[in-house]
Amino acid sequence: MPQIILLFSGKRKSGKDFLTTHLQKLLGDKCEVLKISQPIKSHWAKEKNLNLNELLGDGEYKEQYRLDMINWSDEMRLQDYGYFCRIACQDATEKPIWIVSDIRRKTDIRWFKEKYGDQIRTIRIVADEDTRKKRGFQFKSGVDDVASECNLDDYTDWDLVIDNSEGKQEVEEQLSSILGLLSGL
Ligand SMILES: Nc1ncnc2c1ncn2[C@@H]1O[C@H](COP(=O)(O)OP(=O)(O)OP(=O)(O)O)[C@@H](O)[C@H]1O
Repeated sequence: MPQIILLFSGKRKSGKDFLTTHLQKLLGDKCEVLKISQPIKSHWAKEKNLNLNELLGDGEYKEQYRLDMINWSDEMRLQDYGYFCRIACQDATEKPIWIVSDIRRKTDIRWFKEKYGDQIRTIRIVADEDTRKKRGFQFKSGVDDVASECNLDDYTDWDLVIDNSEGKQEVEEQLSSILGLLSGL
């Protein structure tokens, strides 16, 4: 059972993978990175004979399949909102800190709260649109205007908001604010 679970959310190309990878390097053996999208991508890779590592990476490959994966996973969530959260946690190893790098829905937060209560900390990564575009964002209808991208836009109860726009915070500063959420550990 982890002592603290950091739930990261942010829009496409806001820097979720970037920051959680840096954090993982800093925390080393004390942490485990979980991705809610992992079981979705595993299923998709098996079903369609695709390269799972490419699907999990931050390259262009996954973008070709994003829409289909969103639609399939939404159908699964309708039947059971915790379905993918549960699998991601089942597959995780015993570490004091879990980093969940891709929270996308209020129901994801709800599931973690119901299961782990006070152990969770929520972090929203934001970046302005120009920055996101420079980092590869291109608006896509059916992807950027649906729940998987927008459901947490009006959520305000974050423990920490990090501005990852170009020219704002240095990564060291961002990481130290995240470490502040781990005090008492
Ligand atoms: N602070 C930063 N400085 C420099 N490059 C950054 C920074 N943040 C993110 N990037 C780069 O921007 C790109 C997009 O970031 P990243 O893949 O982390 O976004 P994401 O939120 O995980 O996106 P997606 O939702 O598409 O998976 C990556 O190439 C990443 O290396």
